[in-house]
Amino acid sequence: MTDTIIETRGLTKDFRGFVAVGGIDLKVRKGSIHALIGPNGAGKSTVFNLLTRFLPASGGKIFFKGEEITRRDPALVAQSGMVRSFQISSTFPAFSLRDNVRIALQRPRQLSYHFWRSDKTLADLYGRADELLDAVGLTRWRDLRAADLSYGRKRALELATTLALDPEVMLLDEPMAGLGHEDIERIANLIRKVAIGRTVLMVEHNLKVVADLSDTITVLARGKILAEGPYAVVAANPEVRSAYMGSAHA
Ligand SMILES: Nc1ncnc2c1ncn2[C@@H]1O[C@H](COP(=O)(O)OP(=O)(O)OP(=O)(O)O)[C@@H](O)[C@H]1O
Repeated sequence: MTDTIIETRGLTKDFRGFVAVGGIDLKVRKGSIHALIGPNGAGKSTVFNLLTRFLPASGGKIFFKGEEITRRDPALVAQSGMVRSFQISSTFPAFSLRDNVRIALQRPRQLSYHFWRSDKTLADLYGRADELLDAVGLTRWRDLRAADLSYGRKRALELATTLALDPEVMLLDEPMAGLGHEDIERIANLIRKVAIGRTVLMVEHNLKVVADLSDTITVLARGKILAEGPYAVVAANPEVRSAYMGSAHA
């Protein structure tokens, strides 16, 4: 029990009678890379939205680090260490990479306005921003405007701005969407690296990436858990195979 960082019990979401998520019991182990997969419309994004409290649950409970967060304010969920990246772009195109990361670093401290006003603190923030840019391999481009980055490097920047919040759990929403072959490999390596000492829960359609990165995979279909376990186990499951048949992502 103690190594479970996220748990849902009977988590349910219906949209005017349409059950998008139908009573899911999910357990995410602390320190693991856990993937949520399934055909289109399976309910993956809805689960993410419920966990981060972007959407209110219709039923069931959500626990984070042993505390119930089913009705917690989304900003507080993020502050308590569960942060979502990707899909919602968190970068400012006209600002340099350094400034993008510096702004992200200031986010958790917005209440303590005076903290970052002094020059020294600003210098500290840039120092930390440089470390994070280095961690994601973007040092060479740190003075470039975010708008001028390639698509793959924008993803790396988004990882840096997410890491700026020092999350215990990173929720990655389709990190490989729209990326070419080389970028996929680069971002997969980055995810492996930044996952050290953290928990990663990701929704991802690229099954090769899922197979390479994940410790545990939960397969959703029509709002229910169809199978769960390491890749070899879920990939051999006949129900999983038939759920993917005819899917664009099979
Ligand atoms: N705001 C909403 N109002 C009504 N129906 C919704 C809403 N959001 C999602 N749904 C429906 O809930 C179901 C699950 O959607 P969801 O986006 O969670 O699936 P998904 O597994 O993330 O799919 P994809 O792989 O295509 O992103 C779909 O049938 C979708 O049409």
